[in-house]
Amino acid sequence: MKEQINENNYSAVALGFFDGIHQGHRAVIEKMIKVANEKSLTPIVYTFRKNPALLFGRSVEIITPNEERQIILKNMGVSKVIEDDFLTVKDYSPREFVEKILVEKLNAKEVFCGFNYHFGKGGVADHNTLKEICKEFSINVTVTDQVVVDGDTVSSTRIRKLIKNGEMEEVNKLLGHRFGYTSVIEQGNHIGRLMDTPTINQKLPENIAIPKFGVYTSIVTIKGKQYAGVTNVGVKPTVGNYKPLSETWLPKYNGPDLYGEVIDTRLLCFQRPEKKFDSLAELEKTIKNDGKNALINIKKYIC
Ligand SMILES: Cc1cc2nc3c(=O)[nH]c(=O)nc-3n(C[C@H](O)[C@H](O)[C@H](O)COP(=O)(O)O)c2cc1C
Ligand SMILES: Nc1ncnc2c1ncn2[C@@H]1O[C@H](COP(=O)(O)OP(=O)(O)O)[C@@H](O)[C@H]1O
Repeated sequence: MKEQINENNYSAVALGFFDGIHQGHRAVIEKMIKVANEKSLTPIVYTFRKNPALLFGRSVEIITPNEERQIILKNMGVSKVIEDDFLTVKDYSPREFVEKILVEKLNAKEVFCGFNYHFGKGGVADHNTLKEICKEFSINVTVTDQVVVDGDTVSSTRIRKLIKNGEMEEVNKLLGHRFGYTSVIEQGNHIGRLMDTPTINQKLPENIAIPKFGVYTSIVTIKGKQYAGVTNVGVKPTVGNYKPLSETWLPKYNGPDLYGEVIDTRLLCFQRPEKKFDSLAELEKTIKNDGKNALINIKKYIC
């Protein structure tokens, strides 16, 4: 039986992997939502669970884990985010993709993609072919031009490089929202509280693009409340070798322990590289100073 996801209504569909939901992605998706609202169509994003590039032997780190991608898209006004398995469409010809996915599965009337969208087996077809085939099914295709910021096209690849360089202000500018992660607070070695700087330990999401190791001014949301934070992303060489993790001290928090809470950490700007200290006393002094700097920096980001 054919799968039909949107049988009671026609849809407007944005096509792409949309890692990061950066400004370029937003331009495509916002157009889609506007037209969907004007024409009473269901606004749908059709995407994949895993980045198709992975199947072509490239290791691609993630900017936005799927759960966060879902939340951002829903908040933008998308009704359905379809995360298909790329393997199901990988070998479709361009015509099969249009027929099986856009027509039969999604009941599309309006389709939206970016200037560099490719589809069909081996990525043979571009937006011109998409327009031609869709025309036969009375589907209108809108192609969005590249969005340029600071002289270059905004792309997930550019943003991943900036994350690796710790250039968080530029990352957040190109994203149009703040880079970060939501995860549960885990137990560490309990050294933090001995130094009077207890730290929230969070695993980084699997496969995420890991920011340059070092200290960042951050905003942390715990049970709906925001706190100024100072976050070290790295392997804390002073106390031992670990998998990269995120550790945040909240200089203004002195409530109960937060182990087990799921919290959200957003990185705002880079303060200094991570380093190995000769003593815990030196580390403590530096972390306290990092906290002071973070409280000064944060004034730029909150009104
Ligand atoms: C703001 C901040 C800066 C940090 N900078 C470093 C650093 O430069 N080098 C390092 O080895 N560890 C650094 N750390 C990690 C500390 O080593 C770690 O928080 C401490 O060992 C306590 O960890 P635990 O209580 O989770 O075991 C930093 C932590 C924070 C919160
Ligand atoms: N101001 C604060 N900033 C960060 N965590 C705090 C703060 N006050 C209390 N905590 C709590 O202390 C815990 C961290 O203490 P710490 O000694 O660093 O232990 P761990 O090694 O398990 O991270 C955090 O999980 C959190 O629940």
